[in-house]
Amino acid sequence: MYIQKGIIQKQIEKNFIFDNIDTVALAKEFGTPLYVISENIIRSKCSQIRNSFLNKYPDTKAAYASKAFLTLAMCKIIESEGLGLDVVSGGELFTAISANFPMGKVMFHGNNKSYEELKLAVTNSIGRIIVDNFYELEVLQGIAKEHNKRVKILFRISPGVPGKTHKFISTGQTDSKFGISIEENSINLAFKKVLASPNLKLMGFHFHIGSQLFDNRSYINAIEIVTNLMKDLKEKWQFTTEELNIGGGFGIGYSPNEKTKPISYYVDPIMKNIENKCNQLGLKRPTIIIEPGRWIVGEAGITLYTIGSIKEIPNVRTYISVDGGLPDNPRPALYGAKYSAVVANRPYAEKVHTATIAGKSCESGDILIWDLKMPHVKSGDILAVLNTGAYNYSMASNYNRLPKPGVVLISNGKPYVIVEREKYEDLISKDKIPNHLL
Ligand SMILES: Cc1ncc(COP(=O)(O)O)c(C=O)c1O
Ligand SMILES: N[C@@H](CCCC[NH3+])C(=O)O
Repeated sequence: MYIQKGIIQKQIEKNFIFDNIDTVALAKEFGTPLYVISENIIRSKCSQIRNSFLNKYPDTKAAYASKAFLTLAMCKIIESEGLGLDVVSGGELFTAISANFPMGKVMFHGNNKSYEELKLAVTNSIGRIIVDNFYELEVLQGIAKEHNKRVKILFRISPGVPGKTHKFISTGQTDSKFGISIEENSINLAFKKVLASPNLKLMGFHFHIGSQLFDNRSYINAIEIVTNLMKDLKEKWQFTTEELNIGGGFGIGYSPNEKTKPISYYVDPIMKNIENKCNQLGLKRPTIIIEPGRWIVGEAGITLYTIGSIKEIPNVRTYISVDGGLPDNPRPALYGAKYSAVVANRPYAEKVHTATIAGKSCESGDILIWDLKMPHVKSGDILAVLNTGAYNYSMASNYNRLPKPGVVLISNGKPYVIVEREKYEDLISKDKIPNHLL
């Protein structure tokens, strides 16, 4: 989401308007830092998934990868849009259960699910468990037996296809902690084990190549490999793959020169290749599942900050510090992620210099944006960092004992608090002082 001069010029002459709301008024009413999420943008993304994927191709499913951004309200939006939910922890699962999300539409991922997490999933009759490894297979069989259930599972496999993305968010390569290796011995062992697990029903496979992918080639390479595997397994074990989950990872534009691609850019060639390969190999085309996170929610969010100190080092750099930073958005520090921003109380002021937006935590690496073209700003101005909807709130920490910002959902032009801002009291609410220190 980028502001363009000319569009709704009248409204935006003064302040930056996000989803029909004056962001400066939001900052005043709810304080900063503040996550702002547009229900409208999330719903429009879900509708694009319906139109360009679910309604276009029969026998397909889509689940939202909730690790990108999850709250009770988000569960309700996703449920009403008809999508499923992908969770990766007991905490995400508990959120879905608490929101009464239809459990049959929940898929559980993770490379080291605990006994308790798996039990929570089994006793709540979760739709699918994506089994990542042999240890999990054994634990899950035990739990399913204990509860007298037959649990539907997919095997997560690592297809040996690296994602063209930051090293930390590439997952499809052979050297990965995720998934069962695709080499023959591992797959054979997995089949032997699952066939000896009467309480588990293998439905098919899952792979996830990586996140923030702009190239559809890696999906196609993985499909080539996985359909060949499906053929081998059909011959060797008479196994029919009913479901193939090709993960998420569809990229979004974070800066004006990086455009978000439509969902069709990914799913059209993916579907074409799967259909062709299945025809070629004499296989039934399985149900195809996608699970995007960032693509649904990334552009739906902005973060509002108040500018505080401004430090000019002549001939070196100007640091403009804001009242949040690494604890509410660790992505620039973790992945070198690049964001863009706008001065919300003067969005069209002429950009006259270059400055660096620094966070307030006690780390030199806490820089939200390096070398941003800026108008002159003063302390008290409001800065809106754009496209922060994915992996910001969900990755936030209390580093330096900074309370986490609240989340405001914009719905039909009105703001609703969906997560309250933390207070100092929240920070010490779990602390205990042993008697000898009192
Ligand atoms: C298994 C799995 N599915 C889906 C996703 C969602 O990724 P993204 O938000 O890039 O769509 C991830 C995260 O990378 C993942 O690990
Ligand atoms: N947390 C990552 C993406 C998710 C990776 C999960 N496999 C990011 O902020 O880009």
